[in-house]
Amino acid sequence: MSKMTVGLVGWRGMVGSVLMQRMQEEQDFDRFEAVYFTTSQAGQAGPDGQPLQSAHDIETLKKLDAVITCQGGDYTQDVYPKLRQAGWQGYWIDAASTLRMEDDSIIVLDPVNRAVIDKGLSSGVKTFVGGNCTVSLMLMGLGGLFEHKMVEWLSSMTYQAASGSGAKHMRELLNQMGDLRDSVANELADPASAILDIDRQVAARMRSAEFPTDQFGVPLAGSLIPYIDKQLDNRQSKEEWKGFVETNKILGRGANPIPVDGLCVRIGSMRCHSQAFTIKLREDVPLDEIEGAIAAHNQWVSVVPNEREASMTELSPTAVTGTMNVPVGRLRKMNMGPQYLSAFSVGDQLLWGAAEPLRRMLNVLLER
Ligand SMILES: NC(=O)C1=CN([C@@H]2O[C@H](COP(=O)(O)OP(=O)(O)OC[C@H]3O[C@@H](n4cnc5c(N)ncnc54)[C@H](OP(=O)(O)O)[C@@H]3O)[C@@H](O)[C@H]2O)C=CC1
Ligand SMILES: N[C@@H](CC(=O)OP(=O)(O)O)C(=O)O
Repeated sequence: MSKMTVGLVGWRGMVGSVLMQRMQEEQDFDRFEAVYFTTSQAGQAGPDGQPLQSAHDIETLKKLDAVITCQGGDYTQDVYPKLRQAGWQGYWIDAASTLRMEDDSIIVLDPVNRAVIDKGLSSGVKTFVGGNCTVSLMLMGLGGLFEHKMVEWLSSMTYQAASGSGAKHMRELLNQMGDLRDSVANELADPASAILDIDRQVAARMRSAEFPTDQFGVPLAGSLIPYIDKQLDNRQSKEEWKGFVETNKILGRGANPIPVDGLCVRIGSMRCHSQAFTIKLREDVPLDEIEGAIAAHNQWVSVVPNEREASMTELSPTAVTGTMNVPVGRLRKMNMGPQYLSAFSVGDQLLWGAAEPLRRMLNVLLER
């Protein structure tokens, strides 16, 4: 059987680079013919030495069996309708949110919703979109609770990394950190200096017009940003809105959605999103059963004992960054009653939060 021809768009961006790295690690490139595209460097040599194709050239795109794009929502909005209108019947796999809530698309997270994906493929669905990073990471961590129908409702309070805003934002976070340190370097070097003087100078620096905030608009280092993405009419942020609609679409809940809500907050971590959950269980399930269900759901999730030392060392962005692991900890019944469960999870938002579900979706197609 001839190999599928797959167009790669957005492969040199931040998400695209993580995708490329994972595809190389898993030898995915042996299984299909890759064609590399660009929106800005057509004709230059691509990673395979061949000239890069224009990502806006519909005639070239039309020859592909599948497109996998990490180029962003503007690109999808521009090219996807033109390609479909031109009669293209291939598979479109996308990191951008643009098509996620369309009726003819599926949000892909196969360890959680492989059955939804398979049903969609059988019925002719051709558009597959990676979920919002916070949602995908929540479901990778707590998939076992949903699988066992334990969840009545869930509230997630997030601690989201700078990478969710993009590469320039990660740089700005580091520049802000360095700027603050530099602003009190002399005082820090002097053990006799007064900490409240240092604190006053740091606060003044953060509030000054010279502090680098071009990307975030406000300081993140030494602070936080309690709002992510656009403001909606109901006063939810768009990131918070995604929590409910995307979770239920991934789970295929249709007319019977599980309430999911919370506040999304940006903090100064690099590429790991963390989330603190309050979960109302449908029944008073014993904690060991809950832990068993979480741990058995997939090979990447693990339960961290709800102990100080283990939580500090195993349940942090520092421990998880750059790995596929999704640890879940701080599991305990809350004072509100035995049906109320707390949990905390951490995950790399560029891996399970962005690139990995796309890579795996391509493999689902390649295995058919
Ligand atoms: N950041 C995230 O956490 C997530 C992002 N996404 C989606 O993925 C999209 C892409 O995000 P992200 O990867 O962060 O975007 P990037 O800004 O890193 O890359 C996007 C594109 O910018 C172009 N580009 C221009 N200059 C450079 C350069 N110096 N180095 C690399 N690329 C360059 C490349 O296109 P070209 O080669 O054509 O010039 C590249 O594909 C987002 O818009 C979003 O829709 C989804 C989930 C999470
Ligand atoms: N909004 C996410 C990143 C992201 O790209 O999300 P989405 O794929 O839903 O647009 C964050 O800021 O952390």
